[in-house]
Amino acid sequence: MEAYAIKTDKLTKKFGDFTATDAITFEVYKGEIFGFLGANGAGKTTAMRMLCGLLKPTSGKATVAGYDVFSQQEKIKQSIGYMSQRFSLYEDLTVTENIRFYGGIYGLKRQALKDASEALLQKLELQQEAKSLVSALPLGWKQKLSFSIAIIHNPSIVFLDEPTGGVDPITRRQFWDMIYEAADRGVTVFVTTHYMDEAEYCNRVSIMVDGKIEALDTPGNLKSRFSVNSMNDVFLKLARG
Ligand SMILES: Nc1ncnc2c1ncn2[C@@H]1O[C@H](COP(=O)(O)OP(=O)(O)OP(=O)(O)O)[C@@H](O)[C@H]1O
Repeated sequence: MEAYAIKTDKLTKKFGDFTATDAITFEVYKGEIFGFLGANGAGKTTAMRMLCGLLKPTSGKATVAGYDVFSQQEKIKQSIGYMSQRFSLYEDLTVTENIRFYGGIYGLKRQALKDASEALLQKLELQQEAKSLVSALPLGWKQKLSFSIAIIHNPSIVFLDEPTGGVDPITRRQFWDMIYEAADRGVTVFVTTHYMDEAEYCNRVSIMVDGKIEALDTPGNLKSRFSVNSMNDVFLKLARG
């Protein structure tokens, strides 16, 4: 059986003459928490959109959940969950309505959706808020809800694009407990973040600079390679030259 959830070979995206993602080659193991780091504009979102089947690459190769990013984009979309930076819950719908809406889009049938919805509310202890508008929830709760919805259809891979922006460290830590739980169940987690404490929580991280992957290893190995004590210092050495 294929050991990789994601495999790329010189994957490239050009916008006109500008190369946003420049021949990136890497693999992500099944069940791994893989951190995808880089400064603003390094090309992370572009790469992630190609891997999610949302943007056609210019050249190179990649498979996600065993499906080809050029020819099997619909299959990829059915196999993954995706949580964007501005997680796309509808503020003017209730918690339950959001769960039903996205569960429906992800293809859950009526009973499966009802069961998944109840389980989700119970797990997040949001039963009291089931009929509240999402706009009334604190940011941290919205993020947890958004993540739970992104995996409601049991995808094999979930893509998280800066999922914890703007919340306090305790809420971020709770969010990461949810990520670990998903990974323990075998879900592969592909996550971009600007928080270097979160990079330490990943099994392996890659660091992108100007469209290229400049380093890829475990946080421990990267720190020893650069003779520094934190991922923050690794990042500064690489991303800031
Ligand atoms: N549709 C587009 N047309 C032209 N240039 C684009 C397009 N999308 C992205 N870019 C450019 O590609 C580069 C990489 O952008 P991308 O959004 O992938 O970076 P990023 O690493 O995700 O940054 P951030 O951390 O700010 O989200 C940037 O210079 C951006 O301006």
